[in-house]
Parts: sequence; structure tokens; C-alpha cells
Amino acid sequence: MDAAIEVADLRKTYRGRRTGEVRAVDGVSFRVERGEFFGILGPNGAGKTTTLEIVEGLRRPDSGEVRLLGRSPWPHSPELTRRLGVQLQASAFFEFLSAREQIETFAELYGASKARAAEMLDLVGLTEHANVRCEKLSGGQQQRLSIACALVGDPELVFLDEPTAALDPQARRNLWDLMRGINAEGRTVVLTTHYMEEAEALCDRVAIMDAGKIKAVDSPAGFVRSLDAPTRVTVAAGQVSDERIKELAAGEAVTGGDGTVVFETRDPRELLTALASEGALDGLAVRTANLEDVFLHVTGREWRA
Ligand SMILES: Nc1ncnc2c1ncn2[C@@H]1O[C@H](COP(=O)(O)OP(=O)(O)OP(=O)(O)O)[C@@H](O)[C@H]1O
Repeated sequence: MDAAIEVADLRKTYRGRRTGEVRAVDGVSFRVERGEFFGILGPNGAGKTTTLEIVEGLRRPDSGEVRLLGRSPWPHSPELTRRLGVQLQASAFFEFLSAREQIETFAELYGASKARAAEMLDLVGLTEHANVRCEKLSGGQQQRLSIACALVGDPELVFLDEPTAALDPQARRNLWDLMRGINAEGRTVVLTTHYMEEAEALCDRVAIMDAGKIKAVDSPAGFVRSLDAPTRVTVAAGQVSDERIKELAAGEAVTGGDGTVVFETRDPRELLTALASEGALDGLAVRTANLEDVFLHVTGREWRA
């Protein structure tokens, strides 16, 4: 079977009188398998949206190849479009329509029934707000409505462009559950985000993008493993003697200060077992490397979303 997405050497330069030349997408290649939850993670201006718009067939690249479900997005074909779900920004809603009217309009465009529209409203928890005009919905509700609109045509491949931007943590978590559900139904999901923890929590694989280029692609766990960074185990000071700390550290680094002792270890199991048997678990914190550390490693820059 063809991959869900194959992208080869995409390039796109914007030319503006004030901004000059901006190489928004600078030689991007990647492949997404069917059923995958694939993330494109990068700071603002990395080129995520431009990449996504090209892949969706909404924007033409200067050069490069895209295949979606084995076909080119150009020229547009209704058969292909019907198999895609593109989450539009809330600003793209039709004016003056209620949530129900909005999704029913999308349903009609996709040849889907009103029953399907109602089902999708329900899926995103908006049935109670069906008669509310879109501009009166909260940010989170608008995002959920835009996802419902993207799903109404029962797409195989769903594109979500920063769907949780500017949401509060609870609304974000709720959307995470929704996105997981969409993927669990067998749909391929492509998500752009500048939230590290979002990519880590949701994606099977993540492409780290910076300055128009994909720097690396791997699973979140694979990225962290390849860093081979030690785990940092912190406990409150004064629970173990200095001598015992030295023994427990077994030659690995120990730092401290601020009322804490911080062990850096490659085998946290052994250290944690020893600390537990001595009843020295007050103030315990265990921190493994995360995608933030990975970003620093692959780009040479601190993460700043
Ligand atoms: N229509 C446009 N005209 C000119 N420059 C643009 C245009 N769209 C994007 N850019 C520039 O191209 C670069 C990449 O932008 P893009 O929106 O693709 O990045 P992004 O990773 O999606 O960022 P964000 O998270 O801020 O949306 C940025 O420097 C941006 O200013």
C-alpha cells in the first residue's frame, strides 16, 4: 500500500518588499505511514504551516514532490480531496452561522449527511452549543468545531495545524483525548505544534523543524534514547550521609545546593531502590531527558516556542 504522505525536497521562498527573501521551506523531505500520528514540531516561523499547506495542496511549492495516498495533490481532484480532512483556522468560518449551520455547510460540501454532522458535533462535545453563533463560541469550542468540520467527510488523512494554540491546559488535554480518538479509529493524523509536551504525548513520530529544515525525525522515545542522557534524581538533603551519597553515586555525578542532592545516573532503578531502602525519598524528583533536550541537541539552540 502507498504511504499516507511522501514529500521530497520541498522548497518555498517568500519574497516581500519589507522582509526580503524568506526561505520558509528549505529542502524538506519526509514520509508518513498510514495510521500514523505524525507531528511537525518547531518554534514560530520554523515553516510548519507553509509545509502543511503545500502538503495539503493549498499552496504550491517552488519545487519538490508531494504524494498523498499515492497521488499528487495537483491538479486538485475531488476524489482525493474527499479523503482528506483539513482543520481550518477558526477565522475561516462562514460568518453569522451557528455551530450546527457551520458543520452542516461543510457536510454538504463533502456530500455527508446532516446526521453525520450532528454526530461530529456530539463527538467534539458541542451538541449543547449547536445553536450558538460561531463567533460567540470560546477559543476551545471554536477549535473543536473546526476539527469536527475537518472530520465530517470521514477522511482517511487529517491535518491539524496547531489546534491547541492559545487554549488553557484543561481545554488542551480535552483536545488531546479527541485527537487520540481520531487516530485510534485508524485515521492518519498530521499535527503541527510548538508544544513539546503535546508532540511527546500524542505522536508516534515527530519531525523537528527549524528555520525551514527538518533536522531529525524519530519517535519521542527514540529521540530521547539516542541522546543517551543521564536521568537526574533529586532528593532532599540531609537524608543520607555524605559518605553514603558517594557510594550511591558510584562514580557518577552528584551536585547539590538549595537543600537538595541531585544524582545523575544511567541506572535510576538501582539508585531508587537503594534510596527507598534507606527511607530517603523525601522531595524525590526524577527527570529524564525530554524533547526540549533533544531540540537543543539537534539544532544547537535552546528551545523557545
Ligand atoms: N504569506 C507569506 N508571505 C511572506 N512570508 C511568509 C508568509 N507566510 C509565512 N511567511 C514567513 O515564512 C516563515 C515560515 O512561516 P510559517 O508560518 O510556515 O512557520 P510556522 O512554523 O508555521 O510558524 P507559526 O508557528 O508562527 O505559524 C516565517 O518567517 C514567516 O514569517
